[in-house]
Amino acid sequence: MASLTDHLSDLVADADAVLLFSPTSSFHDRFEDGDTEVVVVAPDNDVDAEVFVELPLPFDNVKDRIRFGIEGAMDADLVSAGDEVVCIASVFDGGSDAVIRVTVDDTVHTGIYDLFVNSRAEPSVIRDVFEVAIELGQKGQKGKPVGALFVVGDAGKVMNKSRPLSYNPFEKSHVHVGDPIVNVMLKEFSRLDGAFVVSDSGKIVSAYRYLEPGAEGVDIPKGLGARHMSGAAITRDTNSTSIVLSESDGLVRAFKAGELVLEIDPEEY
Ligand SMILES: Nc1ncnc2c1ncn2[C@@H]1O[C@H](COP(=O)(O)OP(=O)(O)OP(=O)(O)O)[C@@H](O)[C@H]1O
Ligand SMILES: [Mn+2]
Repeated sequence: MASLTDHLSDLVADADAVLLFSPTSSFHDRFEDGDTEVVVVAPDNDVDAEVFVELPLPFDNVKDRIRFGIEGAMDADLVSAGDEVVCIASVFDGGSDAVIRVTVDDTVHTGIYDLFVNSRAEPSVIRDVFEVAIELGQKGQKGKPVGALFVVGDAGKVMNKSRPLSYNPFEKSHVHVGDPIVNVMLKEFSRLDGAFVVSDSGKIVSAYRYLEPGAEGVDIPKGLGARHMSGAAITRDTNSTSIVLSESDGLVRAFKAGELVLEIDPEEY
């Protein structure tokens, strides 16, 4: 078994930080007196960790979980590019069963952590809308590229700063993003003009909205058109987050407080 133990010590050698993902108290206690920095990454700080990074969602996918943990730790200046971190996580249900070594680099830092944690809408709602946008970007609508604009959170104010382009197919319905049927509907309606408005809790308030925010002084990258400009500007006038899929370059972008906070190529996601 010597080679196994050797491999394990290689994995943890010279680590700059240890990230414990949702550890039990007793497991966390074992790290108390070590000399490597210990960061607990979990939905809640149940273990009273000194250094804690909130995981906005449990994330079944371990790679996503680790990516979010590292990005959250970067946002809190706990780790930075070039650091070697050791992540201890649970992949199956049996407690901390995995050790994963990661070299932190700037490409891990997409802005998505901030988007999930610091938006007014619930993190799961942001995730669900984000996933619809990514899927639409990957598959398009019947093979053709489509664009889409989702304005998430602070829906009352967003409705006040916009007007209908046509009848609202979601008028009397009580449907929520994340529901598979609804995701199909959103993709179907993405051919239509205007924006989707989604509430903090994920209710689809409207499709076909023409946004009329004040766009003066909104500074977004040159080359982006009216969809992106209105999507960005509405997040300055209201407490919403916009998630925009571009029909012309295929990228998914997010805007908060009038600024671009995330840019992702769906093909690479
Ligand atoms: N103020 C607005 N509110 C809601 N939707 C809008 C608004 N302005 C434009 N759109 C939508 O965006 C679509 C594309 O517009 P435009 O090409 O100017 O945007 P863009 O930022 O270049 O987006 P893309 O990269 O997808 O082309 C329009 O057909 C319309 O559906
Ligand atoms: Mn365009």
